[in-house]
Amino acid sequence: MEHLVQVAGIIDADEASMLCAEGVDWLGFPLRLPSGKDDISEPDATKIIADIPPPHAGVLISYLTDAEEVSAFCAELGVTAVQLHGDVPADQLRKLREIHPDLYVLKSLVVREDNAEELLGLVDEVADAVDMFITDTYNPATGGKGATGLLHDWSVSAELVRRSPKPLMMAGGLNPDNVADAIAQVRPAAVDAHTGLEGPDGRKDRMKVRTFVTEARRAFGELR
Ligand SMILES: O=C(O)c1ccccc1N[C@@H]1O[C@H](COP(=O)(O)O)[C@@H](O)[C@H]1O
Repeated sequence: MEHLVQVAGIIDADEASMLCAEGVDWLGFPLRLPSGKDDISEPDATKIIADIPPPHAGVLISYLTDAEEVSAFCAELGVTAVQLHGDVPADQLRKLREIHPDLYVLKSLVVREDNAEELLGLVDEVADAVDMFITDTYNPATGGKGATGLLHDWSVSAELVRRSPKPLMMAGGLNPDNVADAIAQVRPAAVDAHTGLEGPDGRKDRMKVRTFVTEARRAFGELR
């Protein structure tokens, strides 16, 4: 899985078709968020996911930590990939692999001011049980771990890319203006954005998405 572009926070079917038409590979659906305020209902997400034309694909984004629950929810939604954004114990990641071996698992690495060593340790500990890692940025003001719109220290992401035997998707504050620099500096296998692609109405802005995809593809193409 190399050089993928993901966009997270799908709101409805129109947004999903626009993202596919603009060349986004994976569409992220954050569901069962701890806030209880999902942007889309589970039945609506299930229908949209069923209608996504391959090779585009829907990805569940979740804070669930129990392997059985993750597996059952993915089956219910009809997704073949899940982004686990919470503190999932290593034994649950291994169990998920056992009970749902064909599920593609992305594990988040949420970058804070001072946790680079901890994240490098996590990569060593669970790389065998996941298919890809995804960086994100912690917001110390709100405690937010996802869709914070904040950048983090890219030297940490670059170190994680070098350390990980599995591909790494880069996320956290990416937008059309910085995605090419991020790819050149960090050399990730994939990129992902949410808030940096929204317009003032909170929906994905088609021109921002188009520029993001174009810039990402150009920068991936320039990696030697
Ligand atoms: O997209 C969301 O709403 C979301 C909710 C909860 C956890 C993760 C979420 N998405 C992830 O947020 C980052 C990127 O966000 P941004 O570009 O900084 O706004 C990425 O990992 C999304 O997959």
